[in-house]
Amino acid sequence: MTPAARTQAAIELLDAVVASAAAGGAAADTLIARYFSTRRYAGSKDRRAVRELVYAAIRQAGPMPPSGRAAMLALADLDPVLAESFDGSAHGPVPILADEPRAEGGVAPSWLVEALTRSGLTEAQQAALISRAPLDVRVNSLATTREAVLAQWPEANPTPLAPLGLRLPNGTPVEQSDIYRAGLVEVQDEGSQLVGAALAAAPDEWLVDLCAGAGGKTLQLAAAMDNRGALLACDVDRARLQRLLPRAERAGATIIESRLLNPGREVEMLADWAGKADGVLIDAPCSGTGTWRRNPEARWRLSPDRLARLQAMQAQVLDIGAALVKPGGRMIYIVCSLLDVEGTEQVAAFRDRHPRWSVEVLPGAIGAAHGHGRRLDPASHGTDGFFVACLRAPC
Ligand SMILES: C[S@@+](CC[C@H](N)C(=O)[O-])C[C@H]1O[C@@H](n2cnc3c(N)ncnc32)[C@H](O)[C@@H]1O
Repeated sequence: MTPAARTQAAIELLDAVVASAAAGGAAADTLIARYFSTRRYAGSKDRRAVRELVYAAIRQAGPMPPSGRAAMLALADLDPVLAESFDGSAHGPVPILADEPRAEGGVAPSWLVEALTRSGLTEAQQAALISRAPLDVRVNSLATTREAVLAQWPEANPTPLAPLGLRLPNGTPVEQSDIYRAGLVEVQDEGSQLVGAALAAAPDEWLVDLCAGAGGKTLQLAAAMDNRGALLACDVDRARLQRLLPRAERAGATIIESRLLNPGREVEMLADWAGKADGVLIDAPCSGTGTWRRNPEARWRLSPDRLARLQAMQAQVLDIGAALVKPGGRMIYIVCSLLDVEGTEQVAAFRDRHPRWSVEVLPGAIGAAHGHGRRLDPASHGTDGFFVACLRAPC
């Protein structure tokens, strides 16, 4: 593909990304994969170059751009070589016209920037939310040690904060490696490893991962429990929960029971666990402001209404989880968001509803103290952004 054809492909893809974000459709990664599945003429260098252009344009546009072309024009304003590729050639975009609309820059739509600022994030911390994320894996301690994997994987380096983390060069095809196939590692951001460890899961405990999804943190808990005890993984999303089982098999995690919950009937479907769990992990559904590095177009998908719906779901899962915890047991509340309305304010509201519960101080290894918990952010810790808090049930 010529440089002009790559630019045109990026414009078409950006149009699809914008339409999909507006309609709540597929993510940019999926759209890019679909686009190239029908364009065999594009080689791996072309795909990589187009992908880079698409993501650079998404990062550059704070609010949702009016079109793919407007997004690419904003990028071309910063890059004269890219601007030259608007050359009107057969497969390229038409030349740039005077006064064509450009995508607006910035970190996010203004209402979100205001919410991030109210949540105590500096401009530098906000800007880092749309930087590029590293590629981290967690070593599966059921199968091996970090040292052993390091010896097999010369490109890997230990992550600075998480004791079982390894950082790999971006683009490393982890899932095609023998190390991954043998269940020695799982892809998991260093921050996710740190907040998952906040439950301090130990062998022979009874633990619940209430919002398990595809089980990223469930597998971490099973490893920390050394496959001893009981671990219940729940979710309301069948497709996500189904992905847990093959992952558990590959990792050799044998203590996991998965349970699909019907929304609205969670309490009755969990009646056999009521008041029995030593600990409950609530990795709540959230806006994902802390993971924009990986899904930068997610900031165009969020609206004040959607944020309000997520907050209601967070309060609901906290109350469902609380009913499972035994007297004196613990509950860890996690969101991959840096908005206080989803983090510390959610914990404060829980305390108002459950005044006999207390907030416990988490160990200093997890980010910085923030409100009722601790917070990790890309600028300060090099991880995805998370808020985590520990709640203790009355005895
Ligand atoms: C942040 S994701 C979980 C990610 C997962 N823990 C991991 O580490 O990969 C939040 C999950 O909460 C689930 N969820 C939403 N409402 C729920 C409910 N009422 N009960 C249980 N799970 C729920 C969503 O389906 C979603 O999979």
